[in-house]
Amino acid sequence: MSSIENGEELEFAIRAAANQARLKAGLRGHYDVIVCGAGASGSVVARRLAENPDVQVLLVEAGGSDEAETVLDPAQWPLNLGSERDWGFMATPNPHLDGRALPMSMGKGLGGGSSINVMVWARGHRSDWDFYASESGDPAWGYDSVLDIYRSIENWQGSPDPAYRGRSGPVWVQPSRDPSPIALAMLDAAEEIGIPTFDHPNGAMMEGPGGAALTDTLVRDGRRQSLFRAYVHPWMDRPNLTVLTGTTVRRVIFEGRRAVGVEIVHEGRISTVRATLEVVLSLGAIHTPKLLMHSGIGDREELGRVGIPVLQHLPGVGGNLQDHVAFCCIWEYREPVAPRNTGNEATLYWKSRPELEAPDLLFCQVEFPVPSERTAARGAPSHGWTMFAGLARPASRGQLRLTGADPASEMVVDANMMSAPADMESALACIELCRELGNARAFAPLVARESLPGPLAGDAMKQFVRESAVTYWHQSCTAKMGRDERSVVDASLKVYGVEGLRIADASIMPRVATGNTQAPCAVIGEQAARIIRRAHRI
Ligand SMILES: Cc1cc2nc3c(=O)[nH]c(=O)nc-3n(C[C@H](O)[C@H](O)[C@H](O)COP(=O)(O)OP(=O)(O)OC[C@H]3O[C@@H](n4cnc5c(N)ncnc54)[C@H](O)[C@@H]3O)c2cc1C
Repeated sequence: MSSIENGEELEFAIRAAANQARLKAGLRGHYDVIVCGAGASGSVVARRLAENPDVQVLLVEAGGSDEAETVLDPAQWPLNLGSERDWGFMATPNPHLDGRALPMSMGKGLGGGSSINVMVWARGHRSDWDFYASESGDPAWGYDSVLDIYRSIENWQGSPDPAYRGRSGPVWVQPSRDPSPIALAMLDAAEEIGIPTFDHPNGAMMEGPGGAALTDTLVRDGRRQSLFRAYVHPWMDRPNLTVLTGTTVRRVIFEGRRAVGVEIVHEGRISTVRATLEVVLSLGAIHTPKLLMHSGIGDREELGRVGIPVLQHLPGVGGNLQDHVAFCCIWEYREPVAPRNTGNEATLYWKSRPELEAPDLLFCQVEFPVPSERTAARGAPSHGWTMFAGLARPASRGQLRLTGADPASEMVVDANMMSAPADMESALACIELCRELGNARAFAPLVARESLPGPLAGDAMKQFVRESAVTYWHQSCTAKMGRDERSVVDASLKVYGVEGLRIADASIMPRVATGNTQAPCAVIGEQAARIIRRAHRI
């Protein structure tokens, strides 16, 4: 970066900090729209609404700033796990995983998940979006419409492909630069076993049976470009966008059936802020349903169990919890190969059975060993690479439950992974494909041996599945969009049965998207902002 750019950036940082300090000092009692949660989707909603200078937007975030090397240096992402930037959810012990309780990290702080994640940009499959359109009954959620949104939000840095990729949007997307030889070996291995490779993973590859490509990442000039950085950061000097960190939303306040504001904990005190137009929940797939329930919206029996008065019976709140489960297969290097960029530079999608309409397996290569706490004991190497071999279309569904009426109480996260028998069949196919890939000739110059799982058969491989399973951190679908009795929001993301309340985050996915989830969350944010602007002519 030139010294002029450096100087401009410094000047902007000073101006933005002064503006935000002034806005916080003069915190208003009401805003036009209150966006709760500055994560992947909330950042998009807040920025798009604040583009209208006449609209006063309050963006409330429980966590803190994203100014930290562990956030901004792409290689340091693993250091955020278990830190103060992680909500640190734990799933309940799972009998389908041999009693293991999995950590379920989610981002806490500006950018939410997009500030601690692995920076992969993956759009989802054509069939995901067409499914969302059919579930919601609105073609605006269909693939063709969403493709336009993706083109408009990307600032794509790879070879031009105007049918799929845009170049003038806020989200800087680049292919992995100067990738590790192990990532290139993965593409060669894919071709060797008959899986096609693509110039990039976010176009034709996600319209058919799948394929392999170098990963697209949200990294610019060697720094993480979270969705907060892409959308809100450049707007921090605007007088109509207040970004309030260290502030926890406790519940939505209603007058009758209309959401009129939120109750927050700010500087240790409980207070309320009113919204003249709308409240938007973007707290992620665990805290959005939690907040709904603490505000009286949820399953009548579940609320009654802990003594929360029911405002609106919606039995689907907190149900339908989905996530991608991954099984970590590991190969030992002949000679250590240092990870490059984000340490995850190649990706692959494929089908476990030829008759499927879309890929149901998702593979991300990680350039260091990542055993589970159980499989580490089986002998993971000190130098090696891992395939995060995962189920892109899991059949299992989890459930969130309340532990008390107090908004400060924690949720029970019953992730229930691998409970559906079909998932074990897919997992075995997934690991088989993973081993075929990892043991292909293309890896031979770099790899000494397969460390995990090795050639296990029958029950032994099923036990490996149970011991190696981890989350891909794609928690979603707990306040799904749709039209059945388990749906929580309609096609316009409005919560059923009340007014003035919408949800914009991973909770609304009717089914988890086929790939990594932050790009779909950006689209959900864009859709929400468009809908709100249209609804209020703002
Ligand atoms: C370790 C990790 C790695 C991942 N890797 C990838 C990847 O490489 N690519 C990818 O596409 N996806 C990845 N994901 C998933 C992706 O980041 C998430 O799907 C995405 O961030 C979800 O967006 P969201 O808007 O639903 O919620 P979030 O981004 O989680 O945002 C929710 C926000 O709300 C805030 N909040 C919650 N409760 C409250 C409250 N009561 N009051 C105020 N604020 C609150 C949170 O602090 C957070 O900032 C990863 C996630 C993790 C955790």
